[in-house]
Amino acid sequence: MTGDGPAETADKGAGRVEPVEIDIRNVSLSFGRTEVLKGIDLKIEPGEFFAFLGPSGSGKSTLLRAIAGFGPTPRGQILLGGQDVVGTAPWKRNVGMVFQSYALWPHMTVARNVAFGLDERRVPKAETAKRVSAALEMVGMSQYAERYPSQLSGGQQQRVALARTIVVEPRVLLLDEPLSNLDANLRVQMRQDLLKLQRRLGITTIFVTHDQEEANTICDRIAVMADGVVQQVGRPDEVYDTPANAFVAKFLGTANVLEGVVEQRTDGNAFVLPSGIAIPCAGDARAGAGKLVLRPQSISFAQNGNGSLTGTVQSAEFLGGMIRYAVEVSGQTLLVDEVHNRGSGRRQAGEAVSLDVRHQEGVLIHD
Ligand SMILES: Nc1ncnc2c1ncn2[C@@H]1O[C@H](COP(=O)(O)OP(=O)(O)OP(=O)(O)O)[C@@H](O)[C@H]1O
Repeated sequence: MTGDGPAETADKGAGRVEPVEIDIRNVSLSFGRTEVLKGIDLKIEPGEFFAFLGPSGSGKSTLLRAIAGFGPTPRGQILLGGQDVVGTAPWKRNVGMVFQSYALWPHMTVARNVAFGLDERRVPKAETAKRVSAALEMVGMSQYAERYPSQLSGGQQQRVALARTIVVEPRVLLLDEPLSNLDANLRVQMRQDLLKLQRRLGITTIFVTHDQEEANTICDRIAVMADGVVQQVGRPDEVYDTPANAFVAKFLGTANVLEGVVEQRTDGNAFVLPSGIAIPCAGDARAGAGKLVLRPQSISFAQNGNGSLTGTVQSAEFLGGMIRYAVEVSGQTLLVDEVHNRGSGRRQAGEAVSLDVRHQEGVLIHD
């Protein structure tokens, strides 16, 4: 750990701001002829820690930058606290943005870097000193105030970048992959520190990431994006448990997406695989072609060979606490997780197996 983490003590200036709502209405944006944001509608609640989650090129950064006022002017409306900021210059929006690259001034000390925005706003010296010291305390960097950026680790530099952003008390905090330059252990530590800081400031925050674990662990809600379109919005567990489509199911964790047909039967609905094997399915499923999403942990090996599916082990992957098997079931490959116990043997490729499906955990989708 390279810093002391955000302080838990009383505020001395870089305090809570009145949280505002971010309301994105039908926002579209093109680079030349390529439309990279396609009619985005999103409402982010005051004080919420929200993530834009999606693969590279899905439009996350472009949307974040549009909120900050960078890049081409989008079509649609972006309301911050009820006020449409589209067309307003970035420096008049009062939003704070932290980038993947910390972009600190190399010739200035940490304290001068943090004071920079206040100097620009001609804040009196005594107040600047008080606010800089409060901001550095919040990110656990007080003792590094007189160092230069080159004398700090990546994690420490990122804390300074955060202090520099929050010191001007922005209305919203926009974080563009702020942890991606840090090593794995530090990322895990920093995300908890970031969460504490966000809660303490109470500031509406958007966090852009392609890392689902990062979004799931710290954000209240996530918007999963692909191809410039919001695919689904919800709490991380909600989106994981009830993905709206196959893309979301596969992007959040590992998923089996089976092709088949939903049939309405007298004893309830069934999802029928091409082989004719039927898996009961919950809910008011629409009849016709569909897909069934099953997580690998919703399938298990039947002990006495009388499970609802039979198949053949293709391969096994050791994941530490789990072994993930690929099992061929009537022409489709199913991933099945089994808890790994020390000393327990491993199923071999070619072995015939019988599977139980916790079908109530399956989710039917029609895309
Ligand atoms: N200045 C630009 N000029 C032209 N195309 C651009 C520009 N900036 C981004 N794009 C394109 O817009 C699309 C969305 O890019 P964006 O950076 O928003 O994606 P992202 O989801 O944030 O991806 P990443 O995680 O890689 O940053 C991509 O296809 C990208 O190539």
